[in-house]
Amino acid sequence: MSKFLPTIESPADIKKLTIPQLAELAEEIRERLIQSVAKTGGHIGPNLGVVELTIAMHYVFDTPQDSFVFDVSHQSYVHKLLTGRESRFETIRQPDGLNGFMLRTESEHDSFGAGHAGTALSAALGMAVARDLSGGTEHIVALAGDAAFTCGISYEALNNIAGQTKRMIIVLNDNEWSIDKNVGAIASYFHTIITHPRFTYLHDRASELIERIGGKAAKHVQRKAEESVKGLLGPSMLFEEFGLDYYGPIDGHDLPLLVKTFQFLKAQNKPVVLHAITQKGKGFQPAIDKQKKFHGLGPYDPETGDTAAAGQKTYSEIFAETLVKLANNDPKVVAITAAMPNGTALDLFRPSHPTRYFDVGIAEEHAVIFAAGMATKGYKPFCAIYSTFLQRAFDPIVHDVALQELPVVFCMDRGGLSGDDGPTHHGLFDISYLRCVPNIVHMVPKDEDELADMMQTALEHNGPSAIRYPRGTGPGSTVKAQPVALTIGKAEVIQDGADVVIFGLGALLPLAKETASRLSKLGLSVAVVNPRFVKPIDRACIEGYGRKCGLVITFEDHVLAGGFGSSVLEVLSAAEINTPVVRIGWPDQFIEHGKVDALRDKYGISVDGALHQAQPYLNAILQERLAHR
Ligand SMILES: Cc1ncc(C[n+]2csc(CCOP(=O)(O)OP(=O)(O)O)c2C)c(N)n1
Ligand SMILES: CC(=O)[C@@H](O)[C@H](O)COP(=O)(O)O
Ligand SMILES: [Mg+2]
Repeated sequence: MSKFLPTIESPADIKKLTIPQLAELAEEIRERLIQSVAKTGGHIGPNLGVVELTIAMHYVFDTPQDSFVFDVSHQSYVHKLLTGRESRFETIRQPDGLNGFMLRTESEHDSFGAGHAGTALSAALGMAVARDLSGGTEHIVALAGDAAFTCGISYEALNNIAGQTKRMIIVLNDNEWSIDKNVGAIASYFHTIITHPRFTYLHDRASELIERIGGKAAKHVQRKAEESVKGLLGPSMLFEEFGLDYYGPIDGHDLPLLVKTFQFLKAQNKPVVLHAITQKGKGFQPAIDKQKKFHGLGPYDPETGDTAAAGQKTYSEIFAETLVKLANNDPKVVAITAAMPNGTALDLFRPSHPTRYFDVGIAEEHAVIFAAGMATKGYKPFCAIYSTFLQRAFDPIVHDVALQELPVVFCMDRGGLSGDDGPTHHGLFDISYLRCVPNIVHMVPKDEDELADMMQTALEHNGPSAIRYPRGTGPGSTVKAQPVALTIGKAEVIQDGADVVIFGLGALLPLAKETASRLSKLGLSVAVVNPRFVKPIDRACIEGYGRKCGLVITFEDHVLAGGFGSSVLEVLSAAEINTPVVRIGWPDQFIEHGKVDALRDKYGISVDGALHQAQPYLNAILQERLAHR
């Protein structure tokens, strides 16, 4: 039974505890995280790694007066437990519950929302400079993981910090893991620091030195100790070159040391970086043993870490297996991921073609331009980046790939509502942001077999292409042994009809079929079309049915603004066809986190939703059509 956690209604309550009591609080938090996230699912590994860091930060600083900015903020569960949301913690990532990331609208202690990586340093610097301009005295503390430093934006911020503010604290939470093992030169650099004998010695000295500074140190000792702590500074440190004072590395689970260090850093009049070494999943052996799996997952057994057996193959797995086939037959096929080998399933591709697999880190913009470079040398890069994360690379898509008509294939996983991660992760904009770009073929498969065929189509197409497919599993179609390329720009007529035509894009084709079935029971003749191509769209098909039918209905797992339905409207308008169009898709707002089916029903992306919107037109069609039969 927790003794301290229930008493924490705000960070002020933390400050009433002694250091030993803080250590007890840490254990209580760990147990609560393991038990609660076992039920809700979530980012248990990252949060177990920042328990002491977050407690020490809240013990020394004062939010909301001081501002904490967490990079990605998937590791903000401890922060939420300590800032008045302990009683609601079991609702995290649940419908109408706490968001799994920081959210300004959720708490005054959440100074900056996130979900995408690499933003913390820039946001924190903005806050620091604004504070300085306003004559403020509050502290700005950015907590960023080691993989956040594989993201270019972090360096754009670092390039500006020392020249723009005197007071900002960066906590580098280094657990040597991204979702997968961290990658690149920066990961090696951090590893060198952590394992260097000089720093291991200094790391031990740090405890003693900080103890003297923050403990019973007399003034004269403090100055000597401060000089000694300066000894922690590595003159060749990357951060030093950016004009920041680097401290560490220190044990990110040593509460007394963390408290003393933050008290010391709080008094510095220079931007500082504290390099804290932590263990992702600390306190829960399954999470330590399987770092990738427990970075973020669904419900699990809190004792054993066991999770439900994997069932039907996901779209991601079909993608990866198909890419292996393509690569087996074509030595120019290469695979690129931006720190998401697990989520995109490219970790299934890697063993088969290790020299043609590239994890570039959290660097989507770079990934796209890197792919463009490879394409100029005759390679066929398949860039597997979630629809939402690909938003980062819009200009490289336009400027480096489409303009040069380079044969890069964008495999946009999580195309559609993402579910529990919420608005930062829903892939609801890629049709809009790609449809306006010339030269790109944009495809959406109805099932797993069509995904494979679309990949073959992309492989054979000598130009840029994009394929969007949803998170999770599809209808379970059998995938042919060898995929077959489709005719670009040609839709698939599932069933013909003359009164109403329904276009069901991708995963929403079943809704289109069910809607057609309900309308047929009214005596209407209903056509169902699988569009396959958002671009080039099948104009002839749309114009033909637009002229023949009395109503057009479109379904898409995408926002309506600029989506597939908009494209259908444009085609009909250009052909001066005035047939009414009912578009079913997401409204012009950010969609909260929740279960996909429930959210679709809530927002009318359903058969009933379509029939409700179509109702005004059906009577006219029925009267007119049936009268002439
Ligand atoms: C732009 C972007 N790309 C990819 C991701 C997916 N992602 C979420 S957390 C994460 C790894 C973060 O590693 P790190 O910063 O070291 O934090 P840790 O999980 O180790 O605490 C990644 C790649 C993301 N959120 N944003
Ligand atoms: C925090 C983050 O961005 C990733 O961990 C993301 O939550 C993964 O999403 P999936 O669970 O859809 O792979
Ligand atoms: Mg990390």
